[in-house]
Amino acid sequence: MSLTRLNIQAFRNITSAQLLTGTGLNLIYGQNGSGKTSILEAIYFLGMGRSFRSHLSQRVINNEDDKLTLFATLTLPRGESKIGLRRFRSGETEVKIDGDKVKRLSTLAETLPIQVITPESFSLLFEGPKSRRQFIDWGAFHADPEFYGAWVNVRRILKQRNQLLRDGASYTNIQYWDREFVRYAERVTEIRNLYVDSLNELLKGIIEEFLPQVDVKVSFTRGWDSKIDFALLLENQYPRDLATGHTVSGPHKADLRLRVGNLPVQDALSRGQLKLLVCALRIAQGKLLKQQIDKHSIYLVDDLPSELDAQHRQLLLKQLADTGAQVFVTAIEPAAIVDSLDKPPSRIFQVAQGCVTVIE
Ligand SMILES: Nc1ncnc2c1ncn2[C@@H]1O[C@H](COP(=O)(O)OP(=O)(O)OP(=O)(O)O)[C@@H](O)[C@H]1O
Repeated sequence: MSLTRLNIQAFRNITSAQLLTGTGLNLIYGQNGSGKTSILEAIYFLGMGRSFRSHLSQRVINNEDDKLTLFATLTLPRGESKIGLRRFRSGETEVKIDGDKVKRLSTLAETLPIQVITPESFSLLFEGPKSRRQFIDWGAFHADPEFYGAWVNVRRILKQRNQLLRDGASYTNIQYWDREFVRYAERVTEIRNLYVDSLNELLKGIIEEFLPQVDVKVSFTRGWDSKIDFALLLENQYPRDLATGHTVSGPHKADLRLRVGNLPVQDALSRGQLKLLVCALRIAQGKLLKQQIDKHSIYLVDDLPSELDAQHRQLLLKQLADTGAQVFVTAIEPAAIVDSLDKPPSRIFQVAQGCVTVIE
């Protein structure tokens, strides 16, 4: 799958642009503040209905406009597909796939699986478990069609359960919700666990190439002690949950543990090595998606050269090319990318003050 045409209107500093994109590597270069990241962000917005930079979607609408419009033509194995998204300053979003209105944004994500690698990608390893959970759930969502429904139910019941705890409900009242909660929590956990197992198999080879001297171990923790029956645990933990006003253990506390020996990776690796590890994780996800559901991801790599030496830049670009996926890479100087490639990029775009020009 690849994006063949992208139209951007009133997105950040890009008032209007049309990009005829290549199937392989698309290089986007320009000065600081020119609008390179905004192009990646626009593709992400089209696939996810939100930004990877700001949780406030209104901020991406051009300051002079009251709505943004994104439109793309995709080439899929079954033929061409057209995706359109319009976001209004009022907060309303309209999405169309092949002319039909789409209500759920998850339909967009299914159509356009996107992987992002930015200088902020370290957050996957450093921040709390939320971003690592999102990483697992991206894969679980695409790998198993049951995942999304089970996950939505876990969130819904957890919200109700926590409200009951804050209201001081008796365990008898809570137990009614727990039966369903346990069922969906176990399903979500089972899919997540299977997903991390499959990912680990692919990840080993990629990590060996990126970080040959380092023995990184990646494991899944479900959010409660796996030796204890979850229903029983919820019952036993009721007094503690009641005291804190929320459910202390469960799938909402799941995590991905990344270690070198006994140390968390952030204490054992350099910044460049951490960046390579994040890239390895993302590349493994893309490769696994292709294996599992025969779908390519689209890779958005912002400021690829930063913090990587020439040899690792080359290795990363080779690994990205090996995925067979369409890749969008930004850099300030085009040579930083072109010099690290075996063959020229499929397309090169220059961005200056929000205007996009195709160079090759
Ligand atoms: N809503 C908006 N309306 C108009 N301009 C905006 C809006 N939001 C951000 N900008 C501007 O858009 C410009 C493009 O930013 P962007 O982050 O895409 O640049 P970049 O080329 O990736 O820069 P860098 O190399 O520094 O990362 C910035 O100058 C920013 O001030």
